[in-house]
Amino acid sequence: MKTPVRVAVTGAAGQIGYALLFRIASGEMLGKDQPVILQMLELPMEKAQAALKGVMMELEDCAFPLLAGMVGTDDPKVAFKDADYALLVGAMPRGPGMERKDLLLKNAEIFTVQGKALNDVASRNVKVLVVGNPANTNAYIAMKSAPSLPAKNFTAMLRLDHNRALSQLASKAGVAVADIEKMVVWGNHSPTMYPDYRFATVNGASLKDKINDADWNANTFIPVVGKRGAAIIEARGLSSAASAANAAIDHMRDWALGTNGKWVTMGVPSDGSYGIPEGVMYGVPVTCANGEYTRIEGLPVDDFSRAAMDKTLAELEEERAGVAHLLG
Ligand SMILES: NC(=O)C1=CN([C@@H]2O[C@H](COP(=O)(O)OP(=O)(O)OC[C@H]3O[C@@H](n4cnc5c(N)ncnc54)[C@H](O)[C@@H]3O)[C@@H](O)[C@H]2O)C=CC1
Ligand SMILES: O=C([O-])CC(=O)C(=O)O
Repeated sequence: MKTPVRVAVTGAAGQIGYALLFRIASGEMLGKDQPVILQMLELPMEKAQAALKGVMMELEDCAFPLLAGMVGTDDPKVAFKDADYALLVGAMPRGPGMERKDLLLKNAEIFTVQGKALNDVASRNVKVLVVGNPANTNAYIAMKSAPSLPAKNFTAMLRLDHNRALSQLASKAGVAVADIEKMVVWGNHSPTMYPDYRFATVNGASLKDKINDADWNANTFIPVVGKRGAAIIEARGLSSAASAANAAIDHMRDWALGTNGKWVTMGVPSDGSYGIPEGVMYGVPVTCANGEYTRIEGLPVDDFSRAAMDKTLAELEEERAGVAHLLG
């Protein structure tokens, strides 16, 4: 049996937490031979702590063989202590009358505190995934608040967008999702993201050639993927939770266990390639092996793509400017 690893999850009593924790404890994220200790963070409010207690009771009742321990807390330094993996799901949701800017500032406070706590107490190899919105900028804030951890350890979740794009493409082209390779989503997890299937293949043949419909790409595919989150809220009255949890599992599993050469999308601090300034937390194609991600470099960028990639970059730069004064 392997030594247990510590997995911190924030917002553990929320919707995504409820769809996520049981799958982590059953081995779907890190493998069926990897015991885990769950370290769950919730707000100090009585209601949140009571709900967390209930979730922990249910985890107990599953008698998961891989669940080697549990901690429930309202203290980030307890939740992140020696954490090998940290899934930052908890965030302030947008309330009535709240502007995007207000949301950004409220969350900046949360992710500054959590970034500092990770910096102080987490494993030096901790792999951090930020799910809570605005995910890219929250990940950027956490990274900047944790100067003694490597910047590459901080990532933002674009995987739900990646998976949404795969399903839309599979349905349009009449192919199996599993047969599509080399799909990319560039930029911010927001409606400005740019899902890009120029390089995608199905059983080795070009998917773009097979679909051959530039109008569908620009006027259906890109907006449908970009606005899918809003469409789910409209339909369910609540934002995506099971699919978001599923994407978080995919992201962490691939990062930890590798992709066997398959491209996946991760929001990672830019290395300056593709004209994206260094440090910006931007969705790019990567492969993963041996617990590390490697960018796919050198892809051609045509005029349409340049404009789309710059648009989502401009939004990220605006978000970054909006929180710069908090980061010292
Ligand atoms: N990146 C992505 O693709 C996606 C991101 N999201 C985002 O994920 C976040 C969570 O979504 P849900 O679980 O549906 O929300 P939720 O409101 O059901 O749960 C969030 C939980 O986080 C807790 N929380 C809030 N601030 C916290 C803090 N500072 N420390 C610890 N816990 C805290 C709350 O008490 C609540 O239980 C939201 O920001 C949502 O917009 C949702 C879907 C996809
Ligand atoms: O749109 C939202 O608020 C939730 C989200 O991030 C998504 O479903 O992509």
